[in-house]
Amino acid sequence: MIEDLLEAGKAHRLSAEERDQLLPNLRAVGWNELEGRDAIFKQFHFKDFNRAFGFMTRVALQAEKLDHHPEWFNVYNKVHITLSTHECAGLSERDINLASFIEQVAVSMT
Ligand SMILES: C[C@H](O)[C@H](O)[C@H]1CNC2=NC(N)=NC(=O)C2=N1
Repeated sequence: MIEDLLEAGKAHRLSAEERDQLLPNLRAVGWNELEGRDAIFKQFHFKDFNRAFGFMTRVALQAEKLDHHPEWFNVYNKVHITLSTHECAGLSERDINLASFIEQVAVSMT
């Protein structure tokens, strides 16, 4: 149906079942759900600013490719990241995918 086609490109907020399935792996590596906002958060620590900024650069390029962008904060070797989908005002599969990519990059930078 046309409605399904129009829906296909849109982000939807994850259902309780989808969360049960998708979040445990991310929780296990330090991602947590925020209180008071439907988003996930993690703090990263690197050896120095160079590593932190290299990490951010790689994430930024992928974010552009995915057209899905992190909210983040950096001081020297620390990077705090919040992921949420503005389009659906909450967590969507896009956040899960970006978090998984971020984990791969972080592992390669530490
Ligand atoms: C116009 C553009 O596609 C949208 O604004 C994209 C850009 N990046 C985005 N990033 C995030 N985190 N959520 C969005 O809904 C979003 N939407």
